[in-house]
Amino acid sequence: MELKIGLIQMKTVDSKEENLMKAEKMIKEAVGKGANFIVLPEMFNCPYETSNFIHYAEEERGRTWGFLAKIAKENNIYLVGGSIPEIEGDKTYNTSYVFNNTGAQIAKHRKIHLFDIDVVGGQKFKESDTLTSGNDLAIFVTPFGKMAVIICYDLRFPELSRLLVQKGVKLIIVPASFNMTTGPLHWELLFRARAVDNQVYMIGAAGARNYDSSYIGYGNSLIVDPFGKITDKLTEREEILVTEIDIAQVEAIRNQIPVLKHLRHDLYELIYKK
Ligand SMILES: NC(=O)CCC(=O)C(=O)O
Repeated sequence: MELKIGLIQMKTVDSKEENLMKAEKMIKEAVGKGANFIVLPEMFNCPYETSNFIHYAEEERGRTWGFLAKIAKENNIYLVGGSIPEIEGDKTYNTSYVFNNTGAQIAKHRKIHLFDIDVVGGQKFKESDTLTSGNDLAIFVTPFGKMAVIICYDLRFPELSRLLVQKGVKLIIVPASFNMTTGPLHWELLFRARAVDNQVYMIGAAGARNYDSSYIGYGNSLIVDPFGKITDKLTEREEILVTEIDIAQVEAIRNQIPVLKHLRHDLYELIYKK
């Protein structure tokens, strides 16, 4: 089966129901263009603001989870549900759920690295004010190949992507929301670096830029191939991207430049401690 990815670069507003309706409309548009694997952005049902997370948070199998499962089944698609605030007990997480085309959940990622930054004269944000970090890898198998999800700031940690690749992942999906301080300088650089380091496809699904929001997202959803080339990219506006991906390119590039075989495990090692 061919992998036809659809990225949904949507604008998030201060109404969960409106966000779900918008997501559904844009997903249907992507399905109409042949997408069979769709990715939503980080915090797609909730404006990206620390004080919102607790109010929008849901337990697993809640309103948004059910909505995503139903859409995946009805449209016969694989669906990476961006991320949403998830509550369990007294803790809230930034969580991505992944569904297969029967609507069954096949993976779940709780953002491992919380986005706490304070750039002089630029972006400040402190997810840890209201969120707790996750501790697990989210690897899943599809008819298209082995994939994984990480969330936004997780992209900055090369060890995490390398760990996923050591476990056989060929495509890393990143629901994200970079900002106007770091986005212009780091967004493409980080995606291309992870792709080249690991010879994997890197998929970034961002929210559309919203100048009315307290956190102004960078947009620019993109696809980077295992050679490090940006093959597809959106602007900052609300739009979708649908494109075919040839996952066999991963092996082709690895055979031509076999860096992963040239690792000196006798000198250094990356260890997963779980
Ligand atoms: N939502 C996030 O994790 C933002 C990450 C980001 O903008 C960065 O520069 O890193």
